[in-house]
Amino acid sequence: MRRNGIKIMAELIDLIAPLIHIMILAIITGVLGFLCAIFITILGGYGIIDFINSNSNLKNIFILIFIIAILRGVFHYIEQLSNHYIAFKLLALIRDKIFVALRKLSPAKLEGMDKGNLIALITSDIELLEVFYAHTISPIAIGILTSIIMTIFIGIFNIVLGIVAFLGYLTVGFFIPYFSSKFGKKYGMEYRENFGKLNSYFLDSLWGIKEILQFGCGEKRNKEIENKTDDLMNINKKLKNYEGIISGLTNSAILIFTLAILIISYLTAKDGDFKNIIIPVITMASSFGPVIALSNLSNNLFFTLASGERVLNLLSEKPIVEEVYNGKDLKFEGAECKNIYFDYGGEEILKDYNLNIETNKIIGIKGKSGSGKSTLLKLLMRFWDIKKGELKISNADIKEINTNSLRNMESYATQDTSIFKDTIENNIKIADYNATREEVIEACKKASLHDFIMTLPKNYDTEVGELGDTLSGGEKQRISIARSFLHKAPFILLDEPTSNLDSLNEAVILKSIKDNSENRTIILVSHRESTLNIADKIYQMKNDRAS
Ligand SMILES: Nc1ncnc2c1ncn2[C@@H]1O[C@H](COP(=O)(O)OP(=O)(O)OP(=O)(O)O)[C@@H](O)[C@H]1O
Repeated sequence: MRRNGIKIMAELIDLIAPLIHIMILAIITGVLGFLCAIFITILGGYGIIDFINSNSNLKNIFILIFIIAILRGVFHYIEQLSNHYIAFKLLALIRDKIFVALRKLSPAKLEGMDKGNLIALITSDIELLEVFYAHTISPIAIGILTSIIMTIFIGIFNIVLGIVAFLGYLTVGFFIPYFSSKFGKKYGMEYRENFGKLNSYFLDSLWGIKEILQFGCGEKRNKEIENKTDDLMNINKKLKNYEGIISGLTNSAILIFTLAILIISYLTAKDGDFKNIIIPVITMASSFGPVIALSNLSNNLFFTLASGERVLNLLSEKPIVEEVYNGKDLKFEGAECKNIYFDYGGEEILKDYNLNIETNKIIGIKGKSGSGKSTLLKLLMRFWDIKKGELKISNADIKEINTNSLRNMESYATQDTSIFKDTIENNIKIADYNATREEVIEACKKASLHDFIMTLPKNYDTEVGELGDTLSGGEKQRISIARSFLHKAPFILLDEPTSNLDSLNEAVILKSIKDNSENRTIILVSHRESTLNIADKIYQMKNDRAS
């Protein structure tokens, strides 16, 4: 969904509500800080006039400037502190929201999502929002308030000067950034998206480095990375071009308006009073600071708004499968698929499919590759919802069962297990965080994993590399099976649990599965006859689609 800049800002500002009091403090101290900076120059002007007129106020003016200079520092410090406090608190909150959103979207919506882009979003996009919260919102309020105060101050000398000053602030702080951001936003979004794509491609290349080396396509991928970097550079060039134009326009506007004040005050100063000429000019020239901050802000705003939009888009993404909180908590008493239809958005995978899953049985499922065996397990886990028909667990529609209750009664081991960068013990304990070391060991013995773990340098406390890089396919698979044993769920879904195992390990695991099948219902998806041998019943996938 595309939003305009104002809508993005409004949605991002909405998140500040709990920290509004700190935002007000940041704005007040920001305005006071700028007023101090402006009045130091104005007092300097009064000092010069005083000097020319040989008055004796110079000492008092210097003392005042000194006090204001110190106050300027204090106010600026409080403003920055408050803004950054807000920014970092909100970034933590947004990260939290993103992880909640990702959890809700997974696994169905994340299956096809570009992971590199997602990583760019979680890391750099959220980080860029710091600019928005710490350096965008309060500067806007500070710019508006300071400009109003200075318009009144200049207006006291002469109403026409006040109007000209106001138009000057409006031009530099609003018109120029507003119109330029309209052009730049498109490139901002393009930059963020291309940045995400480059991340993706890089990540993909890292993950597939073995294949790239084996098939000698390193050169080609290098070229592609170069092309993507060039694309990014070209967009950046366009953005920098805009920045240059905005900066030039801003500086010209400041000079034109200051010159206008000089001419008008010269023409209108009563009795040619030097003070009425010099002070408005000094005030005008020294008071553009807050609005220049707004103008500079529009340069970063291209990126910030684009990042904000990407973050908001993810937060508002609707999950394919809604979690159930106010449904039924049930004990597992069998499952049934009745005239089920399912597709992933294209070709039909399951068509009028029926299966009765009796309790305390091992049910084998076989069928051609791509016939929908894994899909059936995903539907039973409610990772996806069926399109038509009835999918019942314990005689209740699966959509009426609380997601937590469903996850507790099911244990699912897939062909490609995720291994976390943690100890072997903690990797297995994700199935049950409260399990004791003894229970973990017992599960590992059943999964034919214990002997292997005992050969590792720190046994169960050995760290496994990122994505389980340091483990073989068979070892990862046995970790997945150990998790299933530890989970102690009554309904176990095993998707090709032995595909990476040698016949010795396969035999040990199958025996463990059989020995532990009492009071459990197990669905065993496999191509291997030797694995399916332990099943009480074997079903052939009805719609034998060949992939
Ligand atoms: N997330 C997805 N989005 C789109 N299509 C998908 C998705 N997951 C699987 N498919 C497609 O659905 C079909 C069935 O896949 P599934 O993994 O269920 O088959 P399978 O019988 O388990 O195959 P195999 O024995 O090779 O593991 C395949 O054609 C696959 O490409």
